[in-house]
Amino acid sequence: TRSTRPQRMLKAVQKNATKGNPESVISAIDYFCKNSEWAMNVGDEKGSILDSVVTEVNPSTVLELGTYCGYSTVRIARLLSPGTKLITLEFNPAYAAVARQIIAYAGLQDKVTLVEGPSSELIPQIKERFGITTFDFIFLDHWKDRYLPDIKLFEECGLLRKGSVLLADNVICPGTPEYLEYVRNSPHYESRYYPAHLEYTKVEDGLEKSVFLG
Ligand SMILES: O=C(NC/C=C/[C@H]1O[C@@H](Sc2ccncc2)[C@H](O)[C@@H]1O)c1cc([N+](=O)[O-])cc(O)c1O
Ligand SMILES: [Mg+2]
Repeated sequence: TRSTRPQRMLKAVQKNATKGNPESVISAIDYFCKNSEWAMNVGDEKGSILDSVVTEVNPSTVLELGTYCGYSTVRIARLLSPGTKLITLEFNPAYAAVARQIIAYAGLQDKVTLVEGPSSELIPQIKERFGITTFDFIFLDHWKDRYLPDIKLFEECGLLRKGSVLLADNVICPGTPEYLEYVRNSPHYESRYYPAHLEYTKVEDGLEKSVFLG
């Protein structure tokens, strides 16, 4: 049967990237998406903004919602201080299987814990399963209608502290209007929009950075 797009993306990484070199894995995926098949990775333009926010926060505890093929997982993990790990949640087992191989190809498997399942179920389990008290940095890139319920879940589960940074992809395209309205109007967040474009296109999109104020 025909391969899937994630499987073809993995093949492109294995063919064009250097094992253990995260930069080459990122470049190989971006090249594949620009020249072969578009895919919903955060991409190079928004990825550079992600890099700058991660570098600025220099987090000790990191959560990613929506692993997909692991592109942003690799972008984030390559910037983490030694000994720091990130947890990434993925619902689709086929995507998770490809992501594990791409993360391993980049040599970052020891910095990543990929957990399969829906964020709605996994978020309440995090404290107990992973010994985390609060997250310094959270990247939201999963189902767009889950951004708002999941940020409320973070609050309810006590997973945020004064200064926790949430960075959300696709706040314009496909769009997360309810989430944007919430973080921009809540007295508990200081929010800022980073304009960019939808990965590998000229369509407007951007990232919303929201700092929890307690
Ligand atoms: O739909 C998009 N992203 C949804 C991503 C969803 C990812 O997260 C889990 S769902 C999940 C994971 C964890 N917990 C609950 C659910 C899916 O299996 C997928 O791996 C999207 C779409 C476009 N686009 O242009 O159409 C552009 C983008 O940048 C996007 O991110
Ligand atoms: Mg996205």
